Amino acid sequence: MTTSTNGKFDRTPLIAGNWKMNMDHVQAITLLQKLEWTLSDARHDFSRVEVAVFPPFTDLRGVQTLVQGDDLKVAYGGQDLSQHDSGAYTGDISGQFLARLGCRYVLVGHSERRTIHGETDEVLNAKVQAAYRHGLVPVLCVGEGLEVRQAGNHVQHTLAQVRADLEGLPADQVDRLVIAYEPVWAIGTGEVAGPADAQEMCAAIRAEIAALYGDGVAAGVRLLYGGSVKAANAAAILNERDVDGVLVGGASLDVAEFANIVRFEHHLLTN
Ligand SMILES: O=C[C@H](O)COP(=O)(O)O
Repeated sequence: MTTSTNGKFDRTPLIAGNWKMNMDHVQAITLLQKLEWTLSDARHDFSRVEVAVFPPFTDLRGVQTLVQGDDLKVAYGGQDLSQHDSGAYTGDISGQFLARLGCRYVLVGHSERRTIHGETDEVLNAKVQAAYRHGLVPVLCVGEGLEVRQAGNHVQHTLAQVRADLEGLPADQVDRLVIAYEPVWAIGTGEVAGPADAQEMCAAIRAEIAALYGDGVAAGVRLLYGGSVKAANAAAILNERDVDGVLVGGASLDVAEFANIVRFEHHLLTN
C-alpha cells in the first residue's frame, strides 16, 4: 500500500494498458522494452504506481521471457480466459496456462467480449471464479452503453453487472479484485466520461461492494476508469477520490503517451 501525493489513496494506483488485438510477438517486445527504458529514465517507482499490460495471448511467452530475464517491474495479464480449466474448448485459453506464463492479472468481461462475443453475466461469473482458481487477479470490466446512459440508468445497470458477475464469491477473494468502469460510449470514440462521471460510478461500485462484503473489503478493492484515457485527461480522473487507476486502450500503444499517464502524479504536482 502507498499514499499518493494528494493523500487520497490508501490503495496502490494501477495504470493498465490493454493492447487489444494489436502488436505481434516481435512488436510486443519492442514496445515493452521502450516502455521500460522510458520509465527507468524517469525513475518511475513501481511500488508507488503499479503498471500492467495486457498483450494478445501469442505475445505472453515473449513478454514473460523479457520480464523475467531483465527483471522488469511491469506486471502483465491475459485479455480473457476460459471459464473451463481444460478440455475440448477449441480456441479457448485456460487460466492455468496464463498462470504458468507468470500473469498476475486477467481481464474479464471487457465490453468487446460482452458485445462482440456475446458473453453473459453467467459466463463472466464463471470466468471470475476460474481466474481465482488459478491464482489470477481478475480485472472485471463493467459499464453501460449510450442508450442506458441517456436514459439515466447507468448506475443501476452497472451495479447489476457487478452483482451478477461476483455472485457466490467469498469476501477473501473479492478484496483482491480490480473492477474497471468502462462506459461503452467512451471506448475508442474520443468521448471521455468526465472526472465527476468516473467518480460517481466508482463511488457507487465501492458502496455496492461495501453493502455486499463489508467496508473493509470495499476499502481494498481497486476501481479503474477506462474509455479514451490520454495523458491530457488522466490526472484529473485519477485525482478523484474513488478512482484508483485507469485501463487504457489506444493510448497504451504509444510509449510516450502511456508513460505520461503512468506518471500522472507528476502532472498533479506541476499543474
Ligand atoms: O480496455 C480499454 C478500453 O476499452 C478503453 O479503450 P480506449 O482507451 O481506446 O478508449
